[in-house]
This record gives sequence, C-alpha cells and structure tokens, in this order.
Amino acid sequence: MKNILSEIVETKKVEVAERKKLRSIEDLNRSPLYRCNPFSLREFLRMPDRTGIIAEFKRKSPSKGIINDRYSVKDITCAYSRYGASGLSVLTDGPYFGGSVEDLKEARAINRIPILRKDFVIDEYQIAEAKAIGADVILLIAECLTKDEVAHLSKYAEDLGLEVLLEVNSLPQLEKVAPSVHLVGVNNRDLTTFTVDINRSFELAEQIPSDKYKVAESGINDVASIVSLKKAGFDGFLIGEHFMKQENPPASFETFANYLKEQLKSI
Ligand SMILES: O=C(O)c1ccccc1NCC(=O)[C@H](O)[C@H](O)COP(=O)(O)O
Repeated sequence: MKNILSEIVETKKVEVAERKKLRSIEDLNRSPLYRCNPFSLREFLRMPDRTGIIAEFKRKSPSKGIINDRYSVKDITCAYSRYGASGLSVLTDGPYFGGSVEDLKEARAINRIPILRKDFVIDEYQIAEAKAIGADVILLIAECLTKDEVAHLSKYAEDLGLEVLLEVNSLPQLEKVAPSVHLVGVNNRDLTTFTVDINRSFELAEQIPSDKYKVAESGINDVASIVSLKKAGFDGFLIGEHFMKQENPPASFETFANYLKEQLKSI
C-alpha cells in the first residue's frame, strides 16, 4: 500500500484515537439514531423506479482539489433522492475530502433512502459512529485492510444491522470478500496515478461472487456506460464528481436520471 491511501490511513488512525477520547462507544450506543432500522441499499438498488445510482456528495478530493463548495448537503442530496438515486454516499472524511459527520447527519435528517458512510474505516469505533449518525451502509477498502480485518469489521457492522460495501481494485483483493460483505465495489480509479479506467469494472465483474451485489465506482460520467455496466451484471453505480462539478448539480442529476430510466426500460 504505497499511495495516497497509506497517507490517509495514517491520518485516520490519529483522528479515530482523538474521536474516541471525545465520545465513548457506549455513548454512541445511546444515540436516538442508533435504534433506527437501517434502509437496505440492496433493496433500493433493485427497485424498478430507481436508477441504481449511488450519488455522492463530494466537495473536494485528493485527485481534483475543490470540486464544489457552493452547494449545501440539503440541496444536492434532496435532488438526488427525489430524481431516483438508489442511495446516497456522503463523505465524512475532513482533511482529504472536506466532509464531516455533520454532513451525513444533515443528509439523514431529510432523506429516506440508504446512506453510505464514505470514509476510510479501520476501527470498530467508526462503524458504531456510522450507526449513531444515521448511516445504513459502511465502506471497507480491501487495499488498506487484511482479510481478517475485513471479516471482523464486516461482521461487526452486520451485527449492527448495517450493510457492507467492500471496495476492491484487483483480482487478488477479491479473496478478502467475507460472508458479512453484502456488496462488492470495483474502484475504477488507480489511487497511485489517479487515472480512471472503467474497464477495470468489466474485467472483474465475472469474478465477483454471485451472491454479492456488484457496484461500479468512480469515473462514471455517461448513461451509455451505466447501460453497459448493467448488462455486465452491475447493480449499482457510485458517481461523485460528474454531478458535483456541474454548474447546477440538482438539474444535471435530474436530466441524467430521466434519460437513464428511459434507457433502462429497454434492457
Ligand atoms: O477521488 C479521489 O481522488 C480519491 C482519492 C483517494 C482515495 C479515494 C478517492 N475517491 C473516493 C471514491 O471512491 C470516489 O469518491 C467515488 O468512487 C466516486 O468517484 P467519482 O465519480 O470519480 O467522483
């Protein structure tokens, strides 16, 4: 692991240690949202009136810098929900993505579709925190966890009623898929060079265990790609930058989603 990911993980270790000092797991367990029944991303991905898009609220990124710092969580996520996103992805990492747990709490308060806590999960604490702030799904990144860690953290999340999306970007990483992983995401972005190649999804599609939902992640920017990915067996499409970088992300998402729904009717 010699890339931006290793730097992010080192920063994350410090951050998690600090957060643990501020609020104990026992206190997180007492949060009102902790007792709510999570929405199932798997169910929403297969709803015929939705698009399969997991639409991401992404202010900035290591590869692009500032993408959009003009729009509020509310304006963007409400439009994503209203026009047919199957789920929302909200970045809660501050230093590298400009997100926060407050962003996710704000999205939770006003949306009734599944929300993925998009962060770099390395510790049970972050999973308890995800539940306490109203997330329904957590992300585990195969590149920064061992097989045993994936098995342990995914089981911990499943026991809390959360779904688990495991992100891979190569064939060997698929060996880390555990029973408590519900969805497998293929990241099309190479985190060393930041180049994006959607073919990575097509190459790995067939190798993903058939009982897991398949999600294509990163670099998706047109309806034709989604139709092709759907035909290749993908259920979900994680899209951040394409909508966030537009002058008017809500309007851009509405147009894109309406056209996609038309195209999906003929598959
Ligand atoms: O986006 C980055 O630059 C990045 C850098 C380092 C680690 C992760 C990174 N992205 C996280 C993601 O997985 C994407 O935000 C997500 O797949 C959406 O991708 P996109 O549609 O290309 O914004």
